[in-house]
Amino acid sequence: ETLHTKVVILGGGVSGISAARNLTAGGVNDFMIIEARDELGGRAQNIDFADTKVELGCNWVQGLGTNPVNVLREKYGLKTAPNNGDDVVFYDENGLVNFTEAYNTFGEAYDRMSELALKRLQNGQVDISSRVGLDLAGWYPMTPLDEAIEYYNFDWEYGENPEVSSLLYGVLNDEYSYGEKIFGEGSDGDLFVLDERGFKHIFLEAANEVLKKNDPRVLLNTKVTKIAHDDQGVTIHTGTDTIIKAEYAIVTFSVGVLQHRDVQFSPRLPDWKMEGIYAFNMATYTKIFLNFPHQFWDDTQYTMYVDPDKRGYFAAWQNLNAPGFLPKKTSNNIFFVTVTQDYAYQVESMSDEEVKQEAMKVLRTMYGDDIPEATDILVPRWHSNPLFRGSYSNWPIGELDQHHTNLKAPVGRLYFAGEALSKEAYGFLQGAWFTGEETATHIMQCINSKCPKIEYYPMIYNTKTFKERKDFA
Ligand SMILES: Cc1cc2nc3c(=O)[nH]c(=O)nc-3n(C[C@H](O)[C@H](O)[C@H](O)COP(=O)(O)OP(=O)(O)OC[C@H]3O[C@@H](n4cnc5c(N)ncnc54)[C@H](O)[C@@H]3O)c2cc1C
Repeated sequence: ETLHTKVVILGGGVSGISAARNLTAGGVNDFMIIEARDELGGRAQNIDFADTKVELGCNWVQGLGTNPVNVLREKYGLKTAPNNGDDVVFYDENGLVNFTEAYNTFGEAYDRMSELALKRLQNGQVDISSRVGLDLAGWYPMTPLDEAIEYYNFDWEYGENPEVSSLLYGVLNDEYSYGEKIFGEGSDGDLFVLDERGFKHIFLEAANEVLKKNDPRVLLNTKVTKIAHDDQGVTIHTGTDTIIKAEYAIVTFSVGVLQHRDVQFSPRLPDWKMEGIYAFNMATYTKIFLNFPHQFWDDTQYTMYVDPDKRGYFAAWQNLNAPGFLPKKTSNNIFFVTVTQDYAYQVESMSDEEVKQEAMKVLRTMYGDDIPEATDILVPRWHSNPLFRGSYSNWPIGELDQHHTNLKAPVGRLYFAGEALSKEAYGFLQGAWFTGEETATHIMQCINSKCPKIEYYPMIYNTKTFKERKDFA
């Protein structure tokens, strides 16, 4: 079967939904959404766990005010609780740790680092890693506690450590969503989603505003395997007999999926585009959910484990029984921990039972041997999932502005969207939302008059060429 449409949206996550809404608003109703899963929402996914529902992916509205995600939250009455990052305790192998002084020292250094980054941007100075930025701001972790504090404030947000992360774009990313310039007064805050309908609810509702029930334009359970493209249009091959021919495509697959070559492009994407795709990072952020017969941990929202040797090892714990969250019960009390980068990959390669034993070992180190054994465990595996290949993107040191422009740029009739393509809000839901909107606008310009001028860099040069370097002349 061959289906014909004007615009085919590949992927039904937040950016795909946003693109569909924008096309509709612009009068382009001849579009289709192709999605491999059995529902829309992408990385906004929740699942049954221990008589409740937990969020496998996104969990916070990050940046409030006029952030479109916050606007949808208000519109559709999503249940949330205020997030308080300072509501935290630290434990090491000897129990509770006094962390206040080091925690405040880090906070002050972090503020200095942000100021320094903004100054560098104003001066037009090159990017440096966040590790260098922290060091210049007077922070160097000397103890396991320092490392745990740094992990809590940095890696747990960006999904990667300060060594690999860009200072300038990281600070811009933070300023954009929280800094009040863009989302207005009161934007500096996070809300933790605790809605049984899931975070996805607001995005599904947003989709329902432009889609009919069982809309034939939405093909679920349809995996794209190959995208053929030329100057006449695109042909989408799927895992089934269905082929879709369109004038334009919007590819919203994660940068991890593009890097992993899960989908074949024919002809292959040009080198400048590949350079843009590979220069970006897809981080993995794995939440390990554990259920217990009773709560033995603190009432604080967060608990950090300070491992004596391994930075970030089963470190960041979250309490779903925190005041204003879920009520304490006799059967379901959820404590969950996040691992990132190498520990996330390691956990993905272990069985659930092995992960549970590791987690229990850490918990016994923190709370002693008398704590009960977890009755249930849930381990999402974002990195090995061929539909995601990670959790969200992070701007690495070495990625230039031009690389990112290339990552975003269309190739002929193939347009791209998705969180990673947002220079300002990469990693966040709002990044996905904005890029879907923007890409749809560009395609409508093509349909209605003339395509916008494409900005991309066939070659990206050093500020100083080899010719100028005497040693290589
Ligand atoms: C664990 C985790 C925690 C996060 N926490 C937060 C948070 O608290 N706050 C926040 O703002 N953001 C958070 N994020 C990031 C946020 O979820 C993403 O930025 C956003 O959902 C990305 O939307 P997208 O449309 O760009 O991509 P996606 O949601 O990945 O959409 C792409 C779609 O393409 C589909 N697809 C992939 N391959 C194929 C194929 N071959 N054929 C057909 N379909 C395919 C996928 O199934 C998916 O539905 C988190 C993400 C994760 C995973």
